[in-house]
Amino acid sequence: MTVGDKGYAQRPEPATPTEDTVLEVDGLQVAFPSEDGLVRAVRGVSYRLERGAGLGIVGESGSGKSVTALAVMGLLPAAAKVTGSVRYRGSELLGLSDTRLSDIRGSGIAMIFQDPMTSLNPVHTVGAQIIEGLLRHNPDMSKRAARDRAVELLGTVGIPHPDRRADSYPHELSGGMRQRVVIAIAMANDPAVIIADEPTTALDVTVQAQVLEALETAREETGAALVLITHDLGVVAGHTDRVAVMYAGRVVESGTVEELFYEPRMPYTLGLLGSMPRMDRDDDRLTPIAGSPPSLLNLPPGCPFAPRCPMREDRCDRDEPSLHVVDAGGHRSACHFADRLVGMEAGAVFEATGADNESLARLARSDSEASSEASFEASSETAAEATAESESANDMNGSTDGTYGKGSR
Ligand SMILES: Nc1ncnc2c1ncn2[C@@H]1O[C@H](COP(=O)(O)OP(=O)(O)OP(=O)(O)O)[C@@H](O)[C@H]1O
Repeated sequence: MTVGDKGYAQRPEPATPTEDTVLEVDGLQVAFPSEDGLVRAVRGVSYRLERGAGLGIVGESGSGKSVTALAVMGLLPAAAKVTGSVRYRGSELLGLSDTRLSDIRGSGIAMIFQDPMTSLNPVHTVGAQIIEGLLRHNPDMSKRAARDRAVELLGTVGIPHPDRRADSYPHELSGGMRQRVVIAIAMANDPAVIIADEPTTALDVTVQAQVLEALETAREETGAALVLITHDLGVVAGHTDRVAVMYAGRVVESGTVEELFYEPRMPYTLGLLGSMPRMDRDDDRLTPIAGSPPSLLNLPPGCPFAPRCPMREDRCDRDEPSLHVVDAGGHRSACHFADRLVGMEAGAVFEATGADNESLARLARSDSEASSEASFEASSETAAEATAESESANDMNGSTDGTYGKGSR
């Protein structure tokens, strides 16, 4: 799959809500009290989704992706302190009763977790579980029609022999098939928004492709907006229109898929790009970002990425940059020096995240002497071999390899 396939990479976020806006998250903050103080897991996340739009939320482990999703769904533990605003079709969700929220979860907003068994009932057949969803939303539907539709939905998400599979229990299916059943159940509920939290992380690459295809089908057939949460930028390349990159509880860059891949304006995004497999380089070296994200307890002032950033200057240790618009299309970056990345060719950017860091180091020195050495260290590691379950031989075939290439633009 490549960036720009199916024309997805072209849809910027509208400046103001429209009649198609289904979800608005505004200044969302989540903190968890702990013995050592407040863990500030989400620090002011905002995004807006229109019907049918696809937003990828990307970041390393612990950056606040899941907590943001759980806050939207009203699924956080009672001790969590949640502020800001989450509006579904214009109505505020924060503070709603559990009953009302549960209604919205059942219909308006569907959530797909990494482990499909979180959502499936082990003692009912998968067909029965889809039928239940259908009848809940279509009380006048006959049982026969519901069964036919359930089988059709299983076929739509790529389950082979759907008529037979409808009578299977979840434990009789592979992990990839179970995840596709969860997607079929989400489709039966006809949601306006599907939030998928690392839906393919536990699956091998071929099976990942099948599940992503099924999600795409669900998005196309229901017109739902999709929030795809992943630590893997490659996954969002072919499956969303926009991307929000999260770091230390905040969005640090957002824009269309093309903007993020070809005109990144935040060194952290460059680091993520450098640490994924690419089709535009001859070797298969990956360049992991040196260091690790900061603790969310007592975050020091300044940019939380500064200790790992090759462009760090004194100012970065003092002021945390706001997420500001860096070009007319709504592309945003939370880097004081976002402008220094303007006009860099993708190749140069990628080089910058490569072995010697010369390009980024030069950028950092363009106004003054660099205050620290570049920290994207080289590595000769190759992409980890995907391991996991093996899908049944007659299962649907996928083709996404999770890489992207400049030539697709
Ligand atoms: N119930 C909780 N109580 C206290 N801290 C929590 C709780 N849930 C999450 N956190 C903390 O919030 C921060 C953000 O976690 P979150 O799960 O959103 O990260 P993530 O980006 O989704 O990472 P991953 O990909 O590993 O799931 C982490 O520091 C995590 O330890």
